[in-house]
Amino acid sequence: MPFAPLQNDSFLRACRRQATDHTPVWLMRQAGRYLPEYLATRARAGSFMGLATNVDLATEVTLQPLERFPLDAAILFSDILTVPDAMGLGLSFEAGEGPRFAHPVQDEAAVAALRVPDLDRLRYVFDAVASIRRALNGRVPLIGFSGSPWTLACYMVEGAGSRDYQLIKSMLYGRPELMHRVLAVNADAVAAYLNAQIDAGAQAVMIFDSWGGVLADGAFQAFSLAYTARVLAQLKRTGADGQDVPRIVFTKGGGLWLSEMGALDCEVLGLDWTVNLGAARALVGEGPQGKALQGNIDPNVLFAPPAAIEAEVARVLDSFGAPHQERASTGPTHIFNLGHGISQHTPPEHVAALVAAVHAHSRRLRS
Ligand SMILES: Cc1c2[nH]c(c1CCC(=O)O)Cc1[nH]c(c(CCC(=O)O)c1C)Cc1[nH]c(c(CCC(=O)O)c1C)Cc1[nH]c(c(C)c1CCC(=O)O)C2
Repeated sequence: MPFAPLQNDSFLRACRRQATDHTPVWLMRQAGRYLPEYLATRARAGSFMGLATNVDLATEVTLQPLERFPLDAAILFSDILTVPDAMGLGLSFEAGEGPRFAHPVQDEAAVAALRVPDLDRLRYVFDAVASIRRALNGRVPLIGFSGSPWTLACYMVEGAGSRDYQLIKSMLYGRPELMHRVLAVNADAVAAYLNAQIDAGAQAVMIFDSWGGVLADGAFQAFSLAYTARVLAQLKRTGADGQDVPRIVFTKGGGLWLSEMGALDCEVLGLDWTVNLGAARALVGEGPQGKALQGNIDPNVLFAPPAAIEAEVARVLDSFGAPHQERASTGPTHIFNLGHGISQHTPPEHVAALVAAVHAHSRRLRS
């Protein structure tokens, strides 16, 4: 079924390093607990996974932030841990404790048993993508996403979030062949998962390497970057409506490896707040093979009053410098975002101030 034509293509244009009238903005975790309407819908669903697996409710919460703020992109409402759940690891979210797996991958037998899941078990995600595309009706593009092979492995081996990554690093250093097998299965699963989202209507895809930055130099390249590259090599280049599908890679804490990430076969690199956007642009943003850059304001800025938020937004936009403005060619572009996910304690009015400031100041930068 054909989808409605896109009314606001600023996000996709910036991904393709094409000029836009303003710097497009969206926020990691823009649908979530800081919005009272999200909490109300989650209460109706009963639980987070109840919400994520209900196509109508997942569609509803994806659109909630767009009803409040003039964001330039939507992101599928789901979670990165749906993939290991479909592998049979038994995902649950304990109230106030974060995710937990009933069957973590902690020995040789569990590693040997690991398989790319039957995509039918993730059908609810692809149905949500198609449903959200229909509900958006061309307002803004829809981003699909997955965790990186490494970040998924962190949860699969630790069995939950971790502070020191002791279990997975023990496997990495002590039984590297087991670690490589987990990452290879994850990479092929992530590629199949993202390709199915693209087929269902995702217009861009993002790989969240949230824990790449906990790795040592050398280990990052071998155990995170190499498997992100293995995913990228398998991704479809064309979406359900015949358009190219930009690929975004975000490594939290990856700033020191930026030039190596510049060699990835993707269009956009996401950056956390430790990176200077102008320096990143000089390193990986210029030239015909340059990447578009996405980021990178500290999410905690949103706890300051609106005047301070506006000043920090201007500082981040100015640090990137004047974006490419020639309609006929490509060049350095910036997509505004947070440097990591939004906090559940964020006042929604402060998000409104941030989005308005990005649009206003980025228009001034172009005049
Ligand atoms: C590491 C990671 C996870 N999930 C995700 C990542 C990568 C991004 C990042 O680094 O933040 C990705 C994610 N999770 C969620 C989205 C939805 C789309 C969006 O609006 O951005 C996305 C893109 C919903 C969610 N995923 C989760 C919630 C909160 C659950 C609830 O409603 O109680 C939401 C809205 C649960 C979740 N899911 C995860 C954790 C650690 C938790 C619990 C802790 C927390 O809430 O921050 C794993």
